[in-house]
Amino acid sequence: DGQKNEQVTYSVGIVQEKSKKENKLFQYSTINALMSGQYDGDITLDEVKKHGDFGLGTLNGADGELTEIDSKFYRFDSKGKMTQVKGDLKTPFVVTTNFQAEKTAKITNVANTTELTAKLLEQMDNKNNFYAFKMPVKLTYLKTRSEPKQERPYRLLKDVLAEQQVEFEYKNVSGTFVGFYTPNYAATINVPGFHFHFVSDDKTIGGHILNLAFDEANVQIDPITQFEVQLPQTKEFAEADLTKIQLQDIIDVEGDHK
Ligand SMILES: C[C@H](O)[C@](C)(O)C(=O)O
Ligand SMILES: [Zn+2]
Repeated sequence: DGQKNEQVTYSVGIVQEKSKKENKLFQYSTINALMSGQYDGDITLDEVKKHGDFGLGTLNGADGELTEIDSKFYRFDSKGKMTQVKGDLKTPFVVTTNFQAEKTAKITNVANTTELTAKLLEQMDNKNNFYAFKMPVKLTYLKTRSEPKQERPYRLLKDVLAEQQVEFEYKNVSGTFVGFYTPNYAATINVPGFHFHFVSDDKTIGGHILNLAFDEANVQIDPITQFEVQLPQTKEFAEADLTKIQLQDIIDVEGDHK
């Protein structure tokens, strides 16, 4: 009958509502506590990664510089060695978020961190939000620091770093830049302004960024509108006087002053 045999197919697409990330920064302890010498936390990295896949901090005893990328944790130690560390290690201070870029911006001709922070600020619509920045980048110059594991009785972080900070300089290193921004109103809770760490693609170079330079990169920008602080439930934290830390001390510890 010449009836055309039409093949009709229906495809049922289940529209997966893009899970709106919680948009939260989780941190354990506060920068004032860390600055005061609270170097032993009671949270493991396995617990931290339940709260985020992208972050930075240190390990118990202030044993090196910690960076988290894709829920993997890397320690860059005072000998300049980078290792991926296991989730049963504990941390006295860490920040993490489930990174989700809201936008990406091209940044060019950066000669130092001062120029970088100025360019990042241009991209930030609300400087009273927190922010996370993720930037695959080929650095033409990188200066980082780390510090050795501390022994009790613990000293103030500013004294530890003044005497024991180890600095490293590199040229032409490709890797992932991990950055956070904290508004100044939260300066006793987290590092006010910018805090940058780095992990090279070959996982051999990294640490706390003191200075850098690069020609061009695309920075992914994640504005964060909630933050959660988990307070250590250690005896030392309970007995600590966290009011003595000066803002200038934190600025001095976190920046490059050479
Ligand atoms: C102590 C360490 O350098 C840390 C947490 O990365 C920082 O305070 O910058
Ligand atoms: Zn740091």
